[in-house]
Amino acid sequence: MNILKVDRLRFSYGEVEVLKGIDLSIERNMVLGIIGANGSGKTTFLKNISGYLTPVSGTVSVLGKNIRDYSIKERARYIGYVPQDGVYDFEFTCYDIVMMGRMPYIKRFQSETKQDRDIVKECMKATNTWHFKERSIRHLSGGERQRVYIARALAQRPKILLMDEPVSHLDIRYQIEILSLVRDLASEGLLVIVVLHDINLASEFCDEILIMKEGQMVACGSPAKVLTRDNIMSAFSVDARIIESPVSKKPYVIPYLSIR
Ligand SMILES: Nc1ncnc2c1ncn2[C@@H]1O[C@H](COP(=O)(O)OP(=O)(O)OP(=O)(O)O)[C@@H](O)[C@H]1O
Repeated sequence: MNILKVDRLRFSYGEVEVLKGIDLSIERNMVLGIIGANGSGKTTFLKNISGYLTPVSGTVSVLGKNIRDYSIKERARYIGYVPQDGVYDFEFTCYDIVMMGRMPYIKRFQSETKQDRDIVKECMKATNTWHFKERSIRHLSGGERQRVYIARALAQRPKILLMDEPVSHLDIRYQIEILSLVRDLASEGLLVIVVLHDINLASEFCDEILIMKEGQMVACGSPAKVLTRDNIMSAFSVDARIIESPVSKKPYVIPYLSIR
């Protein structure tokens, strides 16, 4: 059975069509990277998969059932979402933020159990945020906050984890640490869909890459298959040379810079 199936998905903000008929079937757990130019529709696509936005036409199915037929609580048990960094007005501690990830499992008028507390601790340790547990989310750097939000999504114990540019605020060590964690999660049985701006990080860490352009899919497949000069030109209007990374043997994209 497909873990995720997207069928002729179309979405518009008002009159402006942003997703123009996307098809995607995923049958195994993996890390799927989404790359594409600014405004190509990557975030909008993730929000349609999560059920936050409703398509104009077409469907998104998770484990054989239309996402719209799940209750909000059920959806949160299947899909975790790590948003782009935003503005935080509330004085929640990091521990409370991660505990929010357990809400889909806590019954009304009940408080969290030892199991919930154990899962929160485990997820905070995995993302190296446990030492922030008493700190306010507002008093963290963008990268530290991002790791707390990843911990919250993991605490949902989802089947699909959607991540929107999760490493854009992180220094290189944490980029590698978080993407390595993401790889481990995928091999332990999670489908991770991650929007990345860094094509070479996508090449390094993703099993497959989906390239978007103007609300459509340019290509989808292994990094070796889709990271071609033609596809990079088509999606980003940039010429590039593709070499093999001497370390990982994955494609390494070097954009041509016009040097004056
Ligand atoms: N809430 C909104 N209302 C109207 N238009 C929107 C809204 N959100 C996004 N858009 C528009 O939809 C298009 C796709 O936006 P989206 O954020 O999905 O692109 P993206 O590929 O994630 O971009 P980026 O790489 O810059 O994050 C853009 O033209 C954007 O201006």
